[in-house]
Amino acid sequence: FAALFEPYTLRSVTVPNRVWMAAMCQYSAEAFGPNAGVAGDWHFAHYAARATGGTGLIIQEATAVSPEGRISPYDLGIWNDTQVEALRRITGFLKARGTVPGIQIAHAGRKASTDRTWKGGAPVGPDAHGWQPVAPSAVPFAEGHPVPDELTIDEIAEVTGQFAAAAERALAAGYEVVEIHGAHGYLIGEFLSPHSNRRTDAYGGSFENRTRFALEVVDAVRAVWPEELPLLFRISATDWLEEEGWTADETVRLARLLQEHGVDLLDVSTGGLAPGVTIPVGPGYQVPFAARVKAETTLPVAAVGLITEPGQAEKILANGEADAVLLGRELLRDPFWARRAAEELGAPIRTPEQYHRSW
Ligand SMILES: CCCCN1C=C(C(N)=O)CCC1
Repeated sequence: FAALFEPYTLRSVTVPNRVWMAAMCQYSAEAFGPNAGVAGDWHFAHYAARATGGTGLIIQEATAVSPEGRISPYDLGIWNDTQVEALRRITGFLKARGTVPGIQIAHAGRKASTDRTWKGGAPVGPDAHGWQPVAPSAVPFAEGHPVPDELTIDEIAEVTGQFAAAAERALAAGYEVVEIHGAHGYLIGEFLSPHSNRRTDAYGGSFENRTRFALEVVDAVRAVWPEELPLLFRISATDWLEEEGWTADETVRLARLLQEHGVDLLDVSTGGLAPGVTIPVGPGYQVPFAARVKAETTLPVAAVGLITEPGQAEKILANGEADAVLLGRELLRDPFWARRAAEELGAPIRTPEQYHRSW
């Protein structure tokens, strides 16, 4: 027996195991023109490999709800029907392999319009297909980053609508799980944190006001996402800024509200809001935050962050610290991690029939 290879049911969806792929930006789409943000062969091969490798749920990389919501010009998007058409090829293959297809829908906020990480990740201007970022407040992410435009109340409502439209397109594209990106210092996280949110209207100041946008996005997505399909939320449990930023205490409070608003599981990461903070990075360094939410609320959680070994992953579940584990870079290094872990733990993985369903 291995907890890692027990199926997990969320609403009407049964994920075959607890080895899940975390959303990870690949910055590999075209940056401009009619194919901007459209998935290609590269994306198909990337996700197909991890499905064939036995991963139970794949959460596709941050897929932008609008062009200006991209992190880089090379991000995937789900703001038009051309993008939907191309994504159907990925979801069809994943389902045929018995892997649940998920998608992270995202808006980058003040961290938008930056270059690919392997090119340094610096802000890019119009000459490099960049654009003017937006945010809750006119506070730049860091030195050398542009001062973002402060969103008006009407513009906030417009972005909320873009998240709902993205969820409708995700359904049309064949996804069975949607994850709202509320982590890593992007737009939703920028509203949560008092470090980036200096607003004095109904969206800033108190905990209720700073969490208003996140909950409005959840409500708007839930209103269009089928009742029988799961909705996930990714959060940075802490900004690592002590009391000056978003804290683990606030994460526990928000987790309860997210569950009331129809979120089925919380994907618990950390950081990304401010540069130059000290993060105690190490094997499973974020697991304690997932464990705390699981211990203090009834919302299921997934743990992520330097989880690389089958025994390490099994222990997180056996200790009741999380309901599933998310692998990121480890799945870049080894697309077949799940099958290898099943061998190592002596657990059965999917049957041949489960790999060869009709498309
Ligand atoms: C604070 C962790 C940041 C890890 N990254 C997250 C990204 C994301 N889109 O959430 C993209 C760049 C790296």
